[in-house]
Amino acid sequence: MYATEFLDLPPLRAAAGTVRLPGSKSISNRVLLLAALSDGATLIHDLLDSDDTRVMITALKQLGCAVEPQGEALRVTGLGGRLAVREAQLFLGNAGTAMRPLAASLALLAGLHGGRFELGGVPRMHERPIGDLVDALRQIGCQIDYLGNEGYPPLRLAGGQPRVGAPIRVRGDVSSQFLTALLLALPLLSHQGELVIEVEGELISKPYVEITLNLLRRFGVEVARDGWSRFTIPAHSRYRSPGDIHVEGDASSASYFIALGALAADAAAPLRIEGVGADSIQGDIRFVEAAEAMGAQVRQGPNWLEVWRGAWPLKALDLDCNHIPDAAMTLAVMALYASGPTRLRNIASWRVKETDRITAMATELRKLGAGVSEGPDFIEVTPPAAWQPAAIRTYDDHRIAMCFSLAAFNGLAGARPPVPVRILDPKCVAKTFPDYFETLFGVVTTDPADIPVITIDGPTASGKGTLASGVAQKLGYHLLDSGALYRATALAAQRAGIPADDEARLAALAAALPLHFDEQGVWLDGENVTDALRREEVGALASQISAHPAVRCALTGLQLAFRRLPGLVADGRDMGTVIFPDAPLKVFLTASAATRAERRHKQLISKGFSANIDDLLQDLEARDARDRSRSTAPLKPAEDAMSLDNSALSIEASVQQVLDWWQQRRPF
Ligand SMILES: O=C(O)C1=C[C@@H](OP(=O)(O)O)[C@@H](O)[C@H](O)C1
Ligand SMILES: C=C(OP(=O)(O)O)C(=O)O
Repeated sequence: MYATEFLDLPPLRAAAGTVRLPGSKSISNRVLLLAALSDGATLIHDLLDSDDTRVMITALKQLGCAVEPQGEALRVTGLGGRLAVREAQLFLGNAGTAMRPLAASLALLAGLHGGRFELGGVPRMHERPIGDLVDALRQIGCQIDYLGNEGYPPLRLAGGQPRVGAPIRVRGDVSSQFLTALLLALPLLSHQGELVIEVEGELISKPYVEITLNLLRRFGVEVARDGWSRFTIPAHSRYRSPGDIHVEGDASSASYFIALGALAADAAAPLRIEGVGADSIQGDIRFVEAAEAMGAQVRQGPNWLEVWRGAWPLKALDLDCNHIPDAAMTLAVMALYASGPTRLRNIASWRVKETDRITAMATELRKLGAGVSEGPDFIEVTPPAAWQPAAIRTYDDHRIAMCFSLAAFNGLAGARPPVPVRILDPKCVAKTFPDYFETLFGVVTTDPADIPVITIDGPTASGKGTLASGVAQKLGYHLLDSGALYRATALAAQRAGIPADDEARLAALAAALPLHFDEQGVWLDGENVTDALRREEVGALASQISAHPAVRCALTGLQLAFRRLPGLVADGRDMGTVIFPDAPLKVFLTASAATRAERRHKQLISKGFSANIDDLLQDLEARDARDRSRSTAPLKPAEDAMSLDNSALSIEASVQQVLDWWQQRRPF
């Protein structure tokens, strides 16, 4: 997950490959709750692991439900419609699929068995309506108090005497989750008799109610329905665990990749999406039809899709999106690539979701240069005449972050030059798709020249590594410690007994180095050599062998391959001069020899090595001289490098200086 302040997407050009979708949020949270209400254990496979499911799982555990991993699956031992814990304060983040169904279930359980529960979430959750559900539950005798504003969480559910009686009326025109919550919870009361729910007002987001009915059936509850206005739960309905249950991939999450295929995949190599397809029980699968109407070509199997570009530019669309409220946001961004204005209608519910999505989409689309008009329940998007680079605010709304990533393909729509897109607070995708950006980067390509590189060159012990990794972390960029490549070559040479002057053999060794980098460090032939590479004699040998042109040449391809999305910070000695001469920001880092000797001394002592500061200083000076004077890639600042002397700077201050320079070069 990118936990950075922002994530800059360089202009993107093409998409190909396979995406495996995370589990459906709507199915995951329903299945978790149904499993908890059932008798016995349910083994849930392919459950979504994200903020929304975590708050649900944590809540169920607080309620005394055993939820534990079993192999790849999650095993939930149900409470069988009873209460194991009678008091709890539950934090439900911003998960509507946790708040609404838990409120209904716990209101009933608190009334039937005696209990007191408080349900709250993030500040935005306390602005998302729940009054219609509370009104419905009060009709049957549940006791519910608002702890903040009337009509909104947080709620207290305590006592009451739920009774089956007249049909329960619930409004359906603000959120379908109120009806879903009642359907999921009311079987708890069905020992008293049949329950009837009547929906008032036009029910929105109907396909989500179909998911609810489908899963209730899987858990043994058959709800009879009369159109979309009357639902009957038979007397003596009981939740019966199906034993094992599989969660299909999330169809709303699929929308970003369906759109991606429509924008940037070729018929010869379509974008393949695995986890949902023609057999999906999620209404958002019908996003496929909307994408097709805009020009996407789609082939589908039971649980996969293959998508590629058909019409280009995309065809403008005028669509009632009530049945696909979440995926429709993706259409608003596809609209940037259309031949004319696209109008998405009947989406009033956007205003009461993670943020006011109509206002937020309009505001952010305009930043890119689009013409946007909006009303209480529609948005109309006219593609930009001139694309603008933009920093997209995401309002803690996962879908805004995800759908706006698709704006980075503006080069395909003729933006000259193509503009980068900045996504602010990218970690908000954790609500439903924590690895969204990693997944995206796995299937998109661009011109390597468009992938930003920051080079940090400088003499030994100047703090390049620390600075580079600090900058990379702030930007979410990859890191190339090119010195490690030379050190690894040196270590491998030492082990293979290749002399330091055998240029040809050293070059052959370097070219085939079985090297691998990950969070744990550097791996050589399956062995973690991170510490071994820091040894003084390895460093000294690296300095010698790195003077051989053939060795440097052998490692060039390896270094260039580090230039991957979303960007790279490369530290070394010739990063700005030789390897990445087109880097948009080059830093030449220095510190006085005395400062560097002191740092190296401290470093060695702290690792338990003995060291003499005068010897270190002499070694450093000798190494500087050798690095500066060698004929291949001598250590010198690139002409366009910014020079930074960090002798008197803290690490944070150096990192900030580089970020400030970077920011000056960004168009945002
Ligand atoms: O029941 C569900 O799982 C959902 C219903 C929809 O909400 P509304 O009914 O409020 O439109 C949808 O937007 C939400 O992401 C999930
Ligand atoms: C509206 C959404 O979420 P929630 O389940 O919290 O309503 C959403 O995921 O787009």
